Amino acid sequence: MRRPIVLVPACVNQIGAHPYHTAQLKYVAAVADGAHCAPLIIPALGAATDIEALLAVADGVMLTGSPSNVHAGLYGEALLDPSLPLDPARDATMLPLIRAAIQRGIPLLAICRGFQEMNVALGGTLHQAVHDVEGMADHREKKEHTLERQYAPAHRVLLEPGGRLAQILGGATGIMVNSLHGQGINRLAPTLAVEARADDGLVEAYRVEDAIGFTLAVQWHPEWRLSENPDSIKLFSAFGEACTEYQHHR
Ligand SMILES: N[C@@H](CCC(=O)NCCCC(=O)O)C(=O)O
Repeated sequence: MRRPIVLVPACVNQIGAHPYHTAQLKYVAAVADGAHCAPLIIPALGAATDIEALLAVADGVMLTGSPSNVHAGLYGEALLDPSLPLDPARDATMLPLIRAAIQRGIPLLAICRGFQEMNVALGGTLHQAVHDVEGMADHREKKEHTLERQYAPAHRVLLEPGGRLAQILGGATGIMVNSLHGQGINRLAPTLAVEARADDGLVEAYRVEDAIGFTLAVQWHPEWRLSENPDSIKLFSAFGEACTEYQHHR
């Protein structure tokens, strides 16, 4: 039996004189080693994407983090800081693909930017600068720190009792997570249910309520040093099992 195929979005990044489609190694490796699936990187072709062709081979979708932000125009706001990176090609590719994947019941795991873009795809909005919102903590990493420190556990999240995530994590009530984001959920999309919150109230994890398939989105980075974190291993294993299940019953 072949491994389940998991789509992983590419970002558009300028390298030297040319734009490239890129996917960060740690996400691709987490699909292979944590979920035991076959990662398939999909280009950010925007409106030229053949969503049906991609979903016809997909047993899962994993939405990655990225330094780029979802364009605020997609949730009806003006850009507060136009100097921050954007990726309109990824937005145009992934927002429709997310909606189509959920409709088909294809298992979906979303991380950081992916968590934010899924909320926008389903009608939610974002805080463009969480740290500037009254009462909210600063969820950004310190750029001057080593990567090791940037991705180290930074704050606690409290899990929704009886939720999908709490269940995957063996009934845990709270876990420590890393934190590397300037944006965050403002208004949660109507079809989403909160799975975890930070102490300042920011939504840190959600699922699609009444989804046919597995859906889980987290604001933190479980793909970082996956094999050293028992919570991340459980999360990726649960996603991989859902992809295997989908593959068997597709
Ligand atoms: N740009 C958004 C999303 C943040 C995000 O995904 N950061 C991860 C970047 C590096 C990585 O992939 O590990 C925001 O700032 O909120």
